[in-house]
Amino acid sequence: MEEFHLNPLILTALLSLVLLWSITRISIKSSNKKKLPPSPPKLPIIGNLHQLGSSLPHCDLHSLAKKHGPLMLLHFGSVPVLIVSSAEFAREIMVTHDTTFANRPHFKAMMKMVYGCRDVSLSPYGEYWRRMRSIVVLQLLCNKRVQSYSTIRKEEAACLVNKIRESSGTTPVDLSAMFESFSNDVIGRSAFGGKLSDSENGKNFLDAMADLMELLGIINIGDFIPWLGWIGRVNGVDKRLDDTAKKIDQVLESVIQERLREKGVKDKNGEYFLDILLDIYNDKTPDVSIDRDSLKGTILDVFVGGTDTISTTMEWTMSEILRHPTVMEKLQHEVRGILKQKPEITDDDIQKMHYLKAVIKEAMRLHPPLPLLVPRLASKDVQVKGFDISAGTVVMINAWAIGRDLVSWVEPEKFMPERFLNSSIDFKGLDFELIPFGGGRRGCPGITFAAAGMELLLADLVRKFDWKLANGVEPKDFDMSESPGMTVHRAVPLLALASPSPAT
Ligand code: HEM
Repeated sequence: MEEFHLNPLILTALLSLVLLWSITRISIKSSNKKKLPPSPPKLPIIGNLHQLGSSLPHCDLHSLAKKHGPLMLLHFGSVPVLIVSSAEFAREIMVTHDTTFANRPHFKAMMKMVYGCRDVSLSPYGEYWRRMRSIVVLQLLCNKRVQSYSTIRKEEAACLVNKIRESSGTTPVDLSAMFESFSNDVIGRSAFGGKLSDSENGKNFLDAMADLMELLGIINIGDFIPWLGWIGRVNGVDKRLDDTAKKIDQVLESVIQERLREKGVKDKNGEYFLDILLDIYNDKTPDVSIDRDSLKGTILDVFVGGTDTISTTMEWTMSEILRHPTVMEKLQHEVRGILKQKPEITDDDIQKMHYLKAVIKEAMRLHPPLPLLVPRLASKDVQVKGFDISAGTVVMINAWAIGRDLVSWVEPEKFMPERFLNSSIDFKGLDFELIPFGGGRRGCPGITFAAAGMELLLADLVRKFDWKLANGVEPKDFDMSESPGMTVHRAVPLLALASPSPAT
């Protein structure tokens, strides 16, 4: 048989081709390989969930970010979760790639509680959300409307001051409980025109709201490891979700039906959130009207978004000034100097209180009520500063860590309202080192409403009373621990001694 001899030239050409093909394959492969953000090592099935062990996830994530950087990719079970811990990366999410990250993930508790996410805060980014958001921004929470509720704020602040007067002197007052009723009553009256604590129905609603806040703070394992979804049925969480959602719906339905009956007779003037929403619900114009679930979801948003957050901010602000007596003195000096003998505080007075505003900003820097804000979701694959992020990644922005970032703040652990006096930094969502209200197109629409109530109440409290920590506790020994949950309250109630100021 004739031997087969390959021409050396042809052999070299063939070998070169094979080599070129391999090199091209390798380079295509490596360009397909994604550049992911740094990740701590994870375990099979649970991913990084075991690293959130302390019950205060914002603290655990802050510690992890110190090791792995301000943009980290974690896995909660099978769900990729991007953790953002610097102002620079928060700006990337909320400005540079705002539309990509304008979606929200839909966890089981949210779907069950908030009418399948037909509200504003959880609805998917798109036309429906845009319509609902414009109702909230333009009709419920615009400046004019917020101003129109000033009597409610003043009356509720006066009511709290009276309660403190009754128990002041030697008996400590429970400011945590008082701030909770203040925010419930201001929101309740703005939403329905009456205090919820005055009726049986209202009290049921407040109880159910407390359950709802607790349930929203529980990590539901089935959201992250779908085949373990049955655990919710066994440990009773699913039943609690169903019962609470039913209770809230019953109250909202009965309030709506009563209002619809009254409206036929009295023709109310559309002053409160519910009346405004009912007018839109009754409007039969296509693309204007909203359905019943959207109406109820939006009312719920106002309560979930506005009650706990306002009372928590007040709790932390008073805690900080009680343990910093020089700040308290400086604040009282400013407020009393501006108000002198005036019987009432006006919006113009508040605008002159620069130190008061600085105190609230400083408290929100160190204690954002929602330390991880409200989660976002990547709608498509995107590159963030060279890192590849896949569609479907949940995004958590650690506002608590950002408020303590040495890159943005000098001596971040210190409570120093003075840092804001000659600074234009505000919490309106444009300065990413201070984002307790989030930012970008899904940023909080309730900032003006919240700030108006908190500023007025704080001014009233430091004007009318001199304050001390209860039970002889020294400022340096004062317990500032946090309790777990979606909104992070004080772990122990804030007790303080108030003595009426001789000047008022
Ligand atoms: C101290 C008080 C408050 C704090 C700290 C706060 C914080 C927040 C945060 C962090 C978000 C998510 C922002 C983002 O994703 O970038 C948010 C959204 C929202 N907040 Fe607030 N909030 C407060 C008061 C209020 C009030 C008083 C209302 C209504 C009366 C309200 C209604 C809403 C709504 C409807 C959204 C959803 C916006 C959307 O997804 O388009 N909030 N809030």
